Amino acid sequence: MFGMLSRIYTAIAPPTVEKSKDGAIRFGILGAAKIAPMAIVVPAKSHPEVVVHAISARDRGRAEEFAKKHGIPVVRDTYQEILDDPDIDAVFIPLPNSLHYEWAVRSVRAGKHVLLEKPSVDTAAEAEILFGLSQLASSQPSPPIILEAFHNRFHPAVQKFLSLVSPADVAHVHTDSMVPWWLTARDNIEFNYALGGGSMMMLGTYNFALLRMIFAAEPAECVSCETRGFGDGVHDKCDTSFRAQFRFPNGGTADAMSTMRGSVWWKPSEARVTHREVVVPNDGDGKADPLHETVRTRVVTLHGFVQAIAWHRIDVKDTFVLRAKADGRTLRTWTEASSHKAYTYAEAGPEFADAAPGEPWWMSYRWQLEEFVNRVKGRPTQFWISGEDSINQMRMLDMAYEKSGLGLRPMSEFR
Ligand SMILES: NC(=O)C1=CN([C@@H]2O[C@H](COP(=O)(O)OP(=O)(O)OC[C@H]3O[C@@H](n4cnc5c(N)ncnc54)[C@H](OP(=O)(O)O)[C@@H]3O)[C@@H](O)[C@H]2O)C=CC1
Ligand SMILES: O=C1OC[C@@H](O)[C@H](O)[C@H]1O
Repeated sequence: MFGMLSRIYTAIAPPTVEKSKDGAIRFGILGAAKIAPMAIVVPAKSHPEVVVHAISARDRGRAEEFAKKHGIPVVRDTYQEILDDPDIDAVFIPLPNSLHYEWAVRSVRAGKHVLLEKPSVDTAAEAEILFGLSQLASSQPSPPIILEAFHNRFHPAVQKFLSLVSPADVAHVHTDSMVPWWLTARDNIEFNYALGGGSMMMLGTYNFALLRMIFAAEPAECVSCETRGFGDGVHDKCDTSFRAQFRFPNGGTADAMSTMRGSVWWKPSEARVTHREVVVPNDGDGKADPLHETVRTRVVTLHGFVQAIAWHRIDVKDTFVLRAKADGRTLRTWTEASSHKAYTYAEAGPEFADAAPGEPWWMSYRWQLEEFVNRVKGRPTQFWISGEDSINQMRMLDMAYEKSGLGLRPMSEFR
């Protein structure tokens, strides 16, 4: 318990490091959003190559207040002024989802690197345009870097979990995530259709991304999608919770459920992967055994796939059956169970030796920033989310919204 509290405390109030004199990337933030401190301001404190240089908000007073509280030296009157500022190298975009497209396109056109909040945009059609912008092409002299800020995908716990999964053999996956009701007011951007709201957009997108990584494939079909809303005649196109089922190309199935109006206590998100039976080498002396075979069914569960820093656990349960090849008779069954945690890549295991050393108190946002900076600096990255990945992610969201009957989120009119 003390370890957990100390880790969370240091994550929120990390040691501040000295900044690189000439090599630091100067960030501007578009909007004094609630997520901005956790996603960029705090992680930047412990990164020697990141400086949060400027902020703008629709209301200057709000931006000034934010700047004062977080020690940001420059306040601009508009988002565009941040893009026009030659002192800014990169922008963080924590705007409502419906504004991601416009401001990401404007930022890329202005030559800025972009850390773009999830979901990247409102629809797959927007994602195709954004990530296909000619300015991003690798043939350009120094194309800007753009990353959908799927922070949890950079955390060692998620990567460790994936290393225990065999995508081709996945038979079924269950995922759930929740936010307690007292964290989300009815008039928040989460439930505003015009602003790209909905529980699948805001929270379910984590479940969907994990499913895509677990199967290492795109879903073939959204089989069903049931949603719930306030039912007040105002927020009717926004889901407050959902349950969707998908079918993947290997024949495996998956369900995803989230609620943004959950019970009072936080329940860590959960992903439970059930594999098909696979033949494994026989137990014992390793000699070939013509008469028997051993099969294994593996269930891997990750508790805490959204916010692994707070707490997570990876459970592996292998059920083995030794049977006679001649008639399939079961001769023996046994199980082996283990639990793992990975707050750093060193803890995740030797297969992650090339990943950044990091610190156990690094939040997923800090792991994400590490790789973002590596990309901007032209250094190799261990983990990344390509534009194509973000497009496919939006296709999955579109698929589910269409199946639900709520329809796609609105397209931006910006061109
Ligand atoms: N990575 C994560 O863990 C999380 C990510 N998110 C994502 O971050 C983004 C922002 O979420 P969150 O911080 O919760 O939201 P907020 O409502 O706190 O912030 C949104 C910001 O958008 C600006 N804005 C511009 N136009 C509008 C408008 N028409 N209506 C409302 N706001 C407007 C506001 O900036 P201004 O200051 O200029 O008024 C506001 O600060 C979303 O894309 C969301 O999915 C959200 C929570 C967690
Ligand atoms: O990214 C997110 O994670 C946690 C939720 O509270 C939030 O609304 C969502 O956007």
